[in-house]
Amino acid sequence: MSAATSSASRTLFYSLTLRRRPLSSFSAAASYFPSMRLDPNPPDLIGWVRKEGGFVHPSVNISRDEPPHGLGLVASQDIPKGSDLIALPDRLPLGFDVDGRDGTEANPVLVELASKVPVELWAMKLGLRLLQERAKVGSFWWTYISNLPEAYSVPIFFPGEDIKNLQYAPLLYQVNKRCRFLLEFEREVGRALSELGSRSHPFEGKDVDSSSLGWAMSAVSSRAFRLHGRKTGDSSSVDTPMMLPLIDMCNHSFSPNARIVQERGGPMPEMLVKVVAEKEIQANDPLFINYGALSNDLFLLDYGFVVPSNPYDMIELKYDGGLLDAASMAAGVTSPNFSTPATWQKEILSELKLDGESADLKVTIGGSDVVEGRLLAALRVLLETDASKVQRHELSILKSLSPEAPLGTVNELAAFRTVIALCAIALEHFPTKITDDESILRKGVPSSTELAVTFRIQKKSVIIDVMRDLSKRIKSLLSKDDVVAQG
Ligand SMILES: C[S@@+](CC[C@H](N)C(=O)[O-])C[C@H]1O[C@@H](n2cnc3c(N)ncnc32)[C@H](O)[C@@H]1O
Repeated sequence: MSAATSSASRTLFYSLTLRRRPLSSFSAAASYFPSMRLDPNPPDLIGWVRKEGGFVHPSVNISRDEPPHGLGLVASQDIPKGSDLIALPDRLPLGFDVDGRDGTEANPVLVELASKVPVELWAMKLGLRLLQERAKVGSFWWTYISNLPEAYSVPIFFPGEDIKNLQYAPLLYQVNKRCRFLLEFEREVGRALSELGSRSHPFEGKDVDSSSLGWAMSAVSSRAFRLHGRKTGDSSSVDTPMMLPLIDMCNHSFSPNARIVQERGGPMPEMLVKVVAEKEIQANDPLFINYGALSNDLFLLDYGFVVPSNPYDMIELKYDGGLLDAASMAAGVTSPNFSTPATWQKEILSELKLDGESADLKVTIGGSDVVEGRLLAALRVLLETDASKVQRHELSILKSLSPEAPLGTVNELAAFRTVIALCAIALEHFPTKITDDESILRKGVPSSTELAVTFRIQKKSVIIDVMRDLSKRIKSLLSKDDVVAQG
């Protein structure tokens, strides 16, 4: 097991801000003002939604909130639970497959470029469509697009120093991957545009560079929602990411007062996307929806913010027998054999995909599981010498953290103490302590540094919370009479 932070210092940092900024580029996170829009005086978005056949509750307004949330929606009067707050008919959401309002086919160059976007970077695909509409004079969606933020606080726009300031290798890897992709895709787009021939320019002759591609990808990753049931050409239906004008002004909370629903049928044969009040909403309450059970890695990468005390945040570690031995010995476990498992133990490790050809050595701590089931099962199994005792249990039981210790209290105590020692090692791999980070924040730093430092404080807090949780479990196990007997 090696702490995931260890390779941070060896990473080659890519950052879109390191590049010369061509004319068409967009502001980076270092100078990020969440309320600044593409058009400094954008047209009335609520009025446009109503004019185009959508519904906006008379007590819902756009609030010009200050950072960190940017703009949001707010209730001007009490709104009863169950009320429709916003409803968008089929024609208002912007998706990749939605062709122009004039019924034209999708631009073939755009389709070709979209086919080169890796599946996991799906936001870039819809981003191409957004850039197309952004470039189009008289676009149907112009009111919507001009109301979009002009910059995003996602780490691809951080200065290199703040990418490094994240101190967490799995995130650094993702940021680098996205930056590298955008730099390569800029060349791909350039090639496609230089070989247009008789085909029409998808961006109306305008230049597109890595920074405008990054703007579009971030606009989509931070604002698109997956809608189900949209019909494809062969009339089957798939989940499709769509940009939902006005609905995407709702900020996130894990205790939301509103939610998105989709409706079809009745007098409304077309698909309707709605936001409905999930609770009674009081006057001046902001409207919040839940973006999902996401870790802070995803909140930061896709949305450009970090949720403090996020119950879904986790730390990724690499399973490594040698380090587990060291952690276990540091925890006072005598002769652990994580690096030299017996044949029967290796078989179980293979089943857990922690050994063998199809091994996936990434394991997590934190989140609702506290310790990933595969890691917990591996520890329990490798700390037990009696194969028959282990084989009495289903793997699902060995993977689950419950008050019952499946292989006995002594085994459970050794497993928990090993995880706590691992946590201590993972904490040591961070170059700074939480107290150092807090004093950096107190000094007042640029917004990208603040985000990076807040992110790493939260990661360290996840580790500390796991240590606390397991210490409590150890206390509770020790308080049981049978430990004395076994001990
Ligand atoms: C779907 S948009 C919501 C509208 C956005 N605030 C705006 O100004 O247009 C998502 C973005 O809002 C901000 N945001 C949403 N919820 C937030 C939260 N709980 N904390 C901080 N920022 C939040 C982030 O910038 C995020 O990328």
